[in-house]
Amino acid sequence: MRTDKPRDPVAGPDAGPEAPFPIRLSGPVIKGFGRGSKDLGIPTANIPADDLDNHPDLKTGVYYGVVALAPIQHTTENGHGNGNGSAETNSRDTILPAVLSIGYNPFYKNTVRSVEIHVMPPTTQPSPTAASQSQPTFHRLPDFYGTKLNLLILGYIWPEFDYVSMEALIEDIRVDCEVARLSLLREGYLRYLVDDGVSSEKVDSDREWLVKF
Ligand SMILES: Cc1cc2nc3c(=O)[nH]c(=O)nc-3n(C[C@H](O)[C@H](O)[C@H](O)COP(=O)(O)O)c2cc1C
Ligand SMILES: Nc1ncnc2c1ncn2[C@@H]1O[C@H](COP(=O)(O)OP(=O)(O)O)[C@@H](O)[C@H]1O
Ligand SMILES: [Mg+2]
Repeated sequence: MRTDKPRDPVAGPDAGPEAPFPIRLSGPVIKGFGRGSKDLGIPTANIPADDLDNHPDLKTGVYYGVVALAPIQHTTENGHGNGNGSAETNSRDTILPAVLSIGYNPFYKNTVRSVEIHVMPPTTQPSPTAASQSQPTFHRLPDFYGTKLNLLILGYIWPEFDYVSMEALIEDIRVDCEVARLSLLREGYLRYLVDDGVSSEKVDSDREWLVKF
């Protein structure tokens, strides 16, 4: 059960991700238990937990990182629409900040492990989950079930807990979003979101992997 421990504003070393991070996970967005949006007002894109087999030491808990979604393909019918019938793509390949949980959702006592990612707005926009907002809300995009999602986990925040109420769970996830955002705003992490032109080959190759579908 969660105690009233004060929260650290950031998680992980200031200089940037340390081993075992960054960790690459990817998969199509699948259906979860249908609770994220409906019960909590916090949509989470669930992906299969299969890739976790490559990381047997990764503990359950709350993490932050960056994600990219495969571009939407609009194939026009009968060659009409865009003049040549080929697939059009949008520009959804931007890298976005994310906060995620890996585990069994102790509040709901799941028996299978899930990987659930809440995609946050770009760090250049005001945070909808900031405590200063009179009515904090969680970021919502049009549904993207079935879309391939690439995730780079950059740091660990803390464990998953059971909670005395749903309100307490929601409030901690709100703070998780703020911890993730502030953690990612540090130079050693921001370079995964924005090309700073001076990063290492390793950071460049992780960014390239993120937007390759
Ligand atoms: C950042 C974050 C932190 C979470 N922390 C917890 C937690 O501590 N305990 C818990 O039971 N569930 C936690 N969850 C999971 C929520 O309970 C979960 O998103 C919800 O059950 C929705 O599941 P669904 O996608 O299967 O509908 C967390 C989710 C996120 C995105
Ligand atoms: N900000 C967001 N982060 C993650 N998923 C989002 C977001 N906005 C919309 N979605 C969509 O909401 C879907 C539903 O999430 P959720 O309510 O957790 O249902 P499920 O239990 O099926 O995962 C996600 O799969 C995704 O298509
Ligand atoms: Mg979900």
